[in-house]
Amino acid sequence: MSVVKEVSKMLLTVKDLTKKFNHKIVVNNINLSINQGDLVAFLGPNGAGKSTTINMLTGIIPPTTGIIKLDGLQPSSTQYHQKIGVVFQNSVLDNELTVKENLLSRQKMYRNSVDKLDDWIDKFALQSILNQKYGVLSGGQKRRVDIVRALIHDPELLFLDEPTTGLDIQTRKLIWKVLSDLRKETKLTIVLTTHYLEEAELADFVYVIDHGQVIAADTVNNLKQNFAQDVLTIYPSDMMKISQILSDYKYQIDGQQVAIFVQQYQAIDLLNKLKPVINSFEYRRGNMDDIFLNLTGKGVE
Ligand SMILES: Nc1ncnc2c1ncn2[C@@H]1O[C@H](COP(=O)(O)OP(=O)(O)OP(=O)(O)O)[C@@H](O)[C@H]1O
Repeated sequence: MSVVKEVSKMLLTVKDLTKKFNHKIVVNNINLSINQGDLVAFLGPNGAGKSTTINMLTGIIPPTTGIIKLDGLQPSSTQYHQKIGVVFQNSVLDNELTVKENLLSRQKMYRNSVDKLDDWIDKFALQSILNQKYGVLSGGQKRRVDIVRALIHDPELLFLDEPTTGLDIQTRKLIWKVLSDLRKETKLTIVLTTHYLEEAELADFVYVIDHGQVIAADTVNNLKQNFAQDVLTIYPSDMMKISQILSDYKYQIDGQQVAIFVQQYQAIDLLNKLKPVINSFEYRRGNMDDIFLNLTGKGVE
């Protein structure tokens, strides 16, 4: 029996997107193709142009040039806005209203919205703060309310602009657990900007952005393979014998240590061969930081 692989639908396409502020190019000719159901990360340092890109994709600011299409719709149309939810870096809720009042007033804006509010309140653990004014909440509490606000009309595509910056690890975990459950239950597509490498690692596809340009666009695995190799570092006791054993491997000698670019499982076999001629070793998996460093010569932060 042949297995038919489900082909993902293209949800959002962006062609030659550029934004200039007073002649300064902040987003420079960006192209994006985002499939339905994917989690896509924009990874880049401060000022790379991530928020400006999100602001254009959410229709908050117009592009200088370029085309944005979501299921054939443009950001100027009402239907486009029905299909998206946005969590901004800075909250847009009313500090003087309670959590409940804020969420109910948001819900009223969408006449056709499916009533899942109680479910969201439950999932994001908002029950105990429903009657508190939004303005007095902690950063983590506010963020959970912001996400529920963005989900209230059951969007197809959720934009998260640095959703967990400054939040504690428990809140980050809760948010990602709920969002990942949601992705499994529905075909929710998520586009997120982040500085956190471990968040970018959750993504199906990553756009690495620097100086307003996409400098790499690939899956996490491919990016790692190309720009963040796993490294076995050995400290040899007999350097002469090392080069014979390593004849089939890619390696670099740096003083008394040798860095060998080898994947985890091959490393086990190799270490067995090297055992008699080394004093010690370290093994380090390639990570998103290496990717950024190799692509730009600098770290993400
Ligand atoms: N309204 C504006 N007018 C002029 N310059 C702007 C405006 N908005 C953003 N910029 C500039 O555009 C550049 C990109 O900013 P943007 O906020 O998009 O970057 P970012 O990648 O989201 O950074 P961060 O991670 O710090 O949020 C910065 O140099 C910023 O100063």
